[in-house]
Amino acid sequence: MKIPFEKYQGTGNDFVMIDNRNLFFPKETDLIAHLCHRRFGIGADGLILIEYTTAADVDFRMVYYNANGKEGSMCGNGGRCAVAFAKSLGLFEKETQFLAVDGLHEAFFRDELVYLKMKDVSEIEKNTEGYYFLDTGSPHYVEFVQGLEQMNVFEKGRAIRYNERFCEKGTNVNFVEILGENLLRVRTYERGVEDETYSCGTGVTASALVYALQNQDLNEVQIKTLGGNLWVSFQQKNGNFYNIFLAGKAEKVFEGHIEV
Ligand SMILES: N[C@H](CCC[C@H](N)C(=O)O)C(=O)O
Repeated sequence: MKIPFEKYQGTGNDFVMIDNRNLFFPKETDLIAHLCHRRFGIGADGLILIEYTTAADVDFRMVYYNANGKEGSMCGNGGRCAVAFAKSLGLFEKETQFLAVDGLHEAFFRDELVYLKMKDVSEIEKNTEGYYFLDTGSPHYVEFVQGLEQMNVFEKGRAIRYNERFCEKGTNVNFVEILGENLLRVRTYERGVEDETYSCGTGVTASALVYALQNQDLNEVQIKTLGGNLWVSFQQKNGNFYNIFLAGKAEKVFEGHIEV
C-alpha cells in the first residue's frame, strides 16, 4: 500500500505526520517502527496520526507513537508539530483545542512560534540521590550538571533509563546546565527512541519547572537544545504549576508517499 505523509520537525525533534481522518492507517507496531527507521524508512523520532474526535469543542485528536512503534505518552514537540499540521489541513484558523493521550490541550500561533498548553504539574519528587522526577505528560528524570556540551548523554542517559528503578516502565532522562538567569541548556535521552534526540518538549518543560522551584517569582525560562530554542512559561503557587505553555518553532520539512 502507498501511504501519504508529511515530515515535520520542532527544534530538531522530527515526526512523520499522517492525516488519518478516514482511519486508513494500519496501527501496527512493526509498520510504524519501519516508517520511523532512518535507513529503511522515512526516518523520525516518532509518528503522529491526526484523527477526528466526537468530543465537544475539540478540533482533532493526536495519536503519538515513539520511533520503536509503540504508543507513547505525551509529546510536547510532537504536539506543536501536530498543531502546525492540523492548521495546514484547515482544521482551525488561529487557535485550537485538541485531544492527546494526557487530555485536552490548547494551542495558538504567535510570531512564528507554536504555543502549546501542557498539563498542570503538582508533584515533583526531589530524590535524595540528587535528581528530580516528574510527569509533564511523559515521565522525566531531571539532573543538574556542568560541562553538558561535552557529556556523553547517550551512555549516561541509557544507564539511568535501564537502572533498577526505571527499567520496567522506562523514563526520559534530562541533563540540565544553568547558563544564566532563566537560561538553561537541556539534553535528553528519550525513552522509546532509546537515543539522545535533538530536543524533547516535555523534557524541556520538566527541566524548566524544576529550575523554577528555586525561585517562586519566576514565570518564564528559555532553553537551548541541540535543535534550537524553546520557551516555557507558567504560573506557580507552593510548588504547583499551572498555565504551562511550551513555545517554539514547528516546521514542515517535506512530504511524500511511501510504499509498504
Ligand atoms: N519527544 C517528546 C517526548 C516523547 C515522550 C516519549 N519519549 C515517551 O516517553 O513516551 C517531547 O517532545 O515531549
